[in-house]
Amino acid sequence: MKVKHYWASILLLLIGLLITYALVQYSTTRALNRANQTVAVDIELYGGYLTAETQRALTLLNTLESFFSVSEVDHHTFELVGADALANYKHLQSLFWVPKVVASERALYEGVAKKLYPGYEFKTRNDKGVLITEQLRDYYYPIYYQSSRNNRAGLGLNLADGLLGRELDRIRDQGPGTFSVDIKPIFGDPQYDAEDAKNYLMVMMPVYAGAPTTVSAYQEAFRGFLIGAIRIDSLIFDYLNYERYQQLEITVSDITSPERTVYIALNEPEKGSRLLEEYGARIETVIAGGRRWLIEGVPTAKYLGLVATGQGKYIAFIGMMITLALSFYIYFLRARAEHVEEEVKARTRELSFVNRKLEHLTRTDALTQLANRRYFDEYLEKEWFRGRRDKTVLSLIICDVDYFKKYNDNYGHIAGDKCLQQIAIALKGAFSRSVDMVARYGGEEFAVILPGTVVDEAGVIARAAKAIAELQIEHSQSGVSDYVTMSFGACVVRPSDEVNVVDFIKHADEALYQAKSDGRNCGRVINLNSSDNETV
Ligand SMILES: Nc1nc2c(ncn2[C@@H]2O[C@H](COP(=O)(O)OP(=O)(O)OP(=O)(O)O)[C@@H](O)[C@H]2O)c(=O)[nH]1
Repeated sequence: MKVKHYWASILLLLIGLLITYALVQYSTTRALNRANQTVAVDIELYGGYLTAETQRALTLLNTLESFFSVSEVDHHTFELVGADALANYKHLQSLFWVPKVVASERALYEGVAKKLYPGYEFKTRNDKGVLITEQLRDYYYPIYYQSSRNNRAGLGLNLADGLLGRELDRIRDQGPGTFSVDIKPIFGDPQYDAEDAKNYLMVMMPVYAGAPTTVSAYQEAFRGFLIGAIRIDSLIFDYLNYERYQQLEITVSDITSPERTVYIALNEPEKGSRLLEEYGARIETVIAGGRRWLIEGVPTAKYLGLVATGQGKYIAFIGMMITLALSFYIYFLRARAEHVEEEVKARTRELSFVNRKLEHLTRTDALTQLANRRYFDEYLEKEWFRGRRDKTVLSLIICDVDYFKKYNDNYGHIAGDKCLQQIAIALKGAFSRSVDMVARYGGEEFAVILPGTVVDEAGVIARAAKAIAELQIEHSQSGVSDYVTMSFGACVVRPSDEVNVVDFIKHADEALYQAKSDGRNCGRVINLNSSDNETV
């Protein structure tokens, strides 16, 4: 794996992770907002439930009130009706019958009740809250009958005293259909029954005989109060039995009276749950009977888990998968491109090598490995123009093996080839400057281009002849030596507009012809710039 394959994939991976993170954040924020709304909706629904449930209690008491307005309220009937009401409405803790008893009737009422409840008498509460015998009063509102789930301690208690007595008088004087709802402990003895000490929703309803229409008629027809004690805890907690509500801290308070908030109930989630105040919601609801309740809900982290859709997790998972898949895909694409690139480079190298080889072949004479005639022509032209531009001298030597026909005839053509190869090596050695070019001019003829050199017989040509002589290639048929020799014809020129390259070659040829004519194994030079006699 090459590092350069990585960068695009890593970049994509980072961008992908960044986008996934942003989407998860967005989705989480949305989910939390939704959770906040869900808390609000749950609290709203809860308020609706409390209103409906208290309305049921009110309806029940209304029905009883209608019943007792047409029937005598005796002990037996009350017991039957009360038992039925308790069975039908589970939040009803007690049902009381409270008649109005004037002072003169007290003994009569107490006497009748004593037969049912031994020790019955009208009572009141002393400073310490203990029930004691009631003193003489103008009238009493005693608890006369009571149907209850388990507490009976309030029997005989006179409710006509104090604020409660005034409230009862008030609703009595308002006629049928009125009622009062308050939050109080049951009228029993708290020391007798702990249940009595709790707050109850007290619904107090006056009962009249018939349907009176004036205040005096109300007082005339008044039979007593029907009082229902509704269990607030059962009302409140019954509904909260769902998993989700158990993860809400719900506080219910009665705020009907601006100066007195009554904390009714607190639903606490299991211990150790973290409460998230920021997602809390609160509503005010008006329950039956006109009481205003404030309901506040604060969810736990678990609650948010229950209402969350888990969308964030899916987004994170899918985002990671897409990012990884794309990163790998890009990585493989890049790795493949890299591979193809390498392949192309290798092929290009191969091709340029072959091209160089081809070029070498097209410029090289196969037998001697010297430059061939074609390349010689190209190079000479180039050097000609360079010489003309730079005003430098240029020399050309054309040399030819002496009596080579005879050599061939005597030693054979293969030996002739070998001889030419040895001569090529010797000439290359004699003219080894990088700018010098030794070429095979044709057949047994060679040519040497010498830029910047003034060729002379005694110097340059003698050096070349010496190199050939040193080869000591036997040539018994030569007319000038026992060994192979060469004749040299050279031309020296300073290229200019007055002379051309063709004439330059022609002059070198003429010089060679001259050398041949002069007996071979020698060299002749035609210097077209006779003033030049040294290397330039
Ligand atoms: N072995 C061999 N011989 C070649 C080659 N090219 C040319 N020759 C021979 O070179 C000989 C040239 O002979 P001529 O042109 O008559 O000249 P010469 O015999 O060298 O006589 P002078 O040049 O007058 O000294 C011919 O016999 C060609 O066949 C080659 O590549 N190999």
